[in-house]
Amino acid sequence: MPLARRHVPTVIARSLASRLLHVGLGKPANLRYSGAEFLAEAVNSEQIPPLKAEPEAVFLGRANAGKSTMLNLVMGRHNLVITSNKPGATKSLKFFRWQLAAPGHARSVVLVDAPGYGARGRVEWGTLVDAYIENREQLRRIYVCINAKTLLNRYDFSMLEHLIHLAQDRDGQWAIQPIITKIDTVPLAEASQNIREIIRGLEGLPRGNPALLRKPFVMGMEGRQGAKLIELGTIRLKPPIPINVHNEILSLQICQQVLQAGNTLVGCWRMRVVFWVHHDGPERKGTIRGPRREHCVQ
Ligand SMILES: Nc1nc2c(ncn2[C@@H]2O[C@H](COP(=O)(O)OP(=O)(O)OP(=O)(O)O)[C@@H](O)[C@H]2O)c(=O)[nH]1
Ligand SMILES: [Mg+2]
Repeated sequence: MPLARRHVPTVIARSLASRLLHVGLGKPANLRYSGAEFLAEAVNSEQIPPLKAEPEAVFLGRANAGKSTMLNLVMGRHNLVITSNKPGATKSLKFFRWQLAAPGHARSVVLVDAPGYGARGRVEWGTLVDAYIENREQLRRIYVCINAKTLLNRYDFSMLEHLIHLAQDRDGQWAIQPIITKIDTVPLAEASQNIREIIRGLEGLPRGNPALLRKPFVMGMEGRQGAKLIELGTIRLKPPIPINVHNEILSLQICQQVLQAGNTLVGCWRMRVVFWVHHDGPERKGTIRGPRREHCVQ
């Protein structure tokens, strides 16, 4: 049976969802997603817009890793961000505002799509992304998308090494979160093996730097129209994968259920983006509980 067809009873998913929305974020989920808009584009470093007001998160990854798709998914839009099956589709930095409203307060973040690196990348794209990361004061999170099928390769590894190196001078300004993408493109029998292999690869990175969050998110999607997260929670992964990864998979499966439940709830994943982006910064140094908070379902 295809991965996407496997379902966990909605009732279980909802009760877990409501638990994580209470426990994970300390608030009932009377939140609503209120919009996403394109703000600006930069093809070179001079064009990077200042946009000082809101915190930012950028999506990096090899060309075709699924960065733009992730952005659409997070913002709840099918085609606000242009995607393509041809590597090298995104050729500039693209800035989007994504808003979340809750009674009493509204939060917004700027999410940034970036051109891909690796064999299909270009030197000028690298220069642009470097200029952005090195000078962006409001940057709070760097998501690094790793294709589940092609695994962590030398380009991913050296990008992560580079980011960890940069993070040393940033005093906790931003954190690096790996995301394993396109898990649905890997045959079921190989999914857990690939996840484990990527995690093993991540373990080879320099240790001792808290900027790297070592527990990757795992995601996949189904259907051209759907662009929704597949339900990995019911897959029997063999051999058993580490519990932390399982938690992530489960939380993504819950996320989809929450999204399906309507506009009164937003997905755990989306909330985490906002939550981290707002609380992950030098201003909160010392009060952050660390990567545990990354995982809504414990
Ligand atoms: N099956 C499947 N396809 C995906 C997934 N994520 C992205 N894709 C497809 O992969 C292709 C590349 O996705 P993009 O989001 O454009 O990738 P990107 O990393 O932004 O690529 P560049 O802009 O070229 O660097 C598109 O055809 C997407 O529909 C996924 O989780 N599962
Ligand atoms: Mg893209």
